[in-house]
Amino acid sequence: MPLNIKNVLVCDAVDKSCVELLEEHGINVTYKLKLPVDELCKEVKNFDAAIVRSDTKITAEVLAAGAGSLKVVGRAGAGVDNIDVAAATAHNVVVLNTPGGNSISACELTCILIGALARPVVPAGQSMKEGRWDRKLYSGTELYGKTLAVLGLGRIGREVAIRMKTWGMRIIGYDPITTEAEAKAAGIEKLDLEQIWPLADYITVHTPLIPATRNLISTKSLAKCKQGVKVINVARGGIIDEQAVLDALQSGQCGGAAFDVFPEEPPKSQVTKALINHPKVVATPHLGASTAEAQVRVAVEVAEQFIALNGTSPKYTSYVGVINKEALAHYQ
Ligand SMILES: O=C(O)[C@H](O)COP(=O)(O)O
Repeated sequence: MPLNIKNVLVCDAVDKSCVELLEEHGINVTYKLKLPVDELCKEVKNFDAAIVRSDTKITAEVLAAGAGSLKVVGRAGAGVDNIDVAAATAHNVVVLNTPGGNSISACELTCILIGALARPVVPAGQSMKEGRWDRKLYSGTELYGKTLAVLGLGRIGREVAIRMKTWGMRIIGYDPITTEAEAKAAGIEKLDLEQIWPLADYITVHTPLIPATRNLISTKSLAKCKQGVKVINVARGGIIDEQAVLDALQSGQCGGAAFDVFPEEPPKSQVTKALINHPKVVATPHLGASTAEAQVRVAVEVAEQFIALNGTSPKYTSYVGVINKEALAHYQ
């Protein structure tokens, strides 16, 4: 049975290609960005579907408010941790994402941040703007011959490995699911975490935030690393314990850190603020997927899946990003 999506509420800044494609297929689109939760609860009743990135939280409260009308929540991106998938399933709301649509962009930002930790381009560039010429202050280290540990060998982790290997880095990695052969194909030596800690010069995380990955990099694991190890998080806030990194930066156990994601966004806690302001930290405001190419890709992929769920075009038949098949079964 087709879902018959007629009216879509776009809650976060999604590329216009999504709207164009939906409208070409007879679906009305309304943009209401950054609604406070009470207004979102009022609005959601008037729509068959909503589209979000990571800013808008589709909580149990929002889903209860939309019960009876809301049928789909599309995530123009990968992580669905801002959507209460269990509550959505309970209300027969299909949750879908765009797997892989922004992987290359997230991967490239990771590689750029690794580079920015090796060569202090951020503070050096700032010093030039302030009129200084401090060549001695901003010396760096080569990446060539260093060891990069990739924790989480999904799409993004593997793409990072492939690129950084071409820079002459040794790539080691950990993932409980990826096989040794799959890792090898991306040039990665698959090891256990306990083997990884003392070998890594750089550690980058590419896992979802789940109980098993919360504080994966902690005071305990940092203590097992080489002195001066550098850490990068373009995945989710909370995978790297911020207080542990702050302490390790102060003791010299950690030689630098790059964060694109934070436990709370925008950050409010004193720990996160201290970390962002640390001279050895490069921080960016959740920009992993913020490229022209990725935003068109995820926008189009969401729209295509909505059209496929409506069953109105032979061109679009795949809804590969559906997370809760149980909710979809309700309509089939
Ligand atoms: O999960 C994702 O896809 C990324 O974190 C990007 O999030 P964004 O769409 O809010 O930029």
